[in-house]
Amino acid sequence: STYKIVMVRHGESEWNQKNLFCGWFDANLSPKGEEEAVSAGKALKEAGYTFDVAHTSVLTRAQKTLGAILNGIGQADLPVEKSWRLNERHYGGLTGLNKSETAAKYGEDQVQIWRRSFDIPPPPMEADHPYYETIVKDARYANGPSQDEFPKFESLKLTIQRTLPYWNDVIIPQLKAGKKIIIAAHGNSLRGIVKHLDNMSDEAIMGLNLPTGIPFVYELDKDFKPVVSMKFLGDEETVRK
Ligand SMILES: O=C1c2ccccc2C(=O)c2c1cc(NS(=O)(=O)c1ccccc1O)c(O)c2O
Repeated sequence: STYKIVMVRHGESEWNQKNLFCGWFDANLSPKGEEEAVSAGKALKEAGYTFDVAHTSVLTRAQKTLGAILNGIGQADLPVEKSWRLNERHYGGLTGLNKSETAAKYGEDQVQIWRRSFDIPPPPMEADHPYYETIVKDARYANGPSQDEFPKFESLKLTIQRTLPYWNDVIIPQLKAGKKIIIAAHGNSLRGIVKHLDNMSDEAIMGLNLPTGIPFVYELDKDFKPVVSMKFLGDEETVRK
């Protein structure tokens, strides 16, 4: 193939563990998530991968996953580019809620509507939200989005719409320049890239839940069309589950 690119969803976070909507809250990796990141590095080392540049979000859980991987393959000094465009979907006012709190506050029917929808957003994160200040005022957003573009919520559609410009304007030119790239990001931002590459329907991408901490490879032809889609790396046991 003309191009190869590796992508990986960050390991389990402390909020995933507690089944809380995390989104743009900067949760850390859980111990299990740390282990997943280390084994992702081992899998890439086993397969003999090295990179010229890495891309990740501005969120710690993805950055730490990437760090563990780069350490694992002996490339701790690799240049890393960080962007809010690779962030997880912003769950708005649901940020920090668990399953029962969400159902109690909005009702099971509304939860089922949200679960199944591509373009219906969650309620906005208003200024009185417990995590509003922590997130909106965080210095990690100094390079964007601007305060007036700062999302208060995102549907999956909106998430994909702000991730794809990064793929088209940053990743593609680097692939064209012959760079070997790894992207460590989040379930929904990676969904946006995968949906675009494999030209998947809205329903199909909503049915795709990428596993945490298992790297996957896309091999692309000269027109960036996949000749190999989502080839997972790792020992049989890990990949099989
Ligand atoms: O409520 C939502 C939801 C609301 C607004 C936008 C997107 C989603 C969404 O994507 C979603 C939801 C619930 C569940 N399952 S759950 O109802 O068991 C659930 C609720 C709350 C926290 C974690 C849980 O696992 C999912 O698996 C989802 O993918």
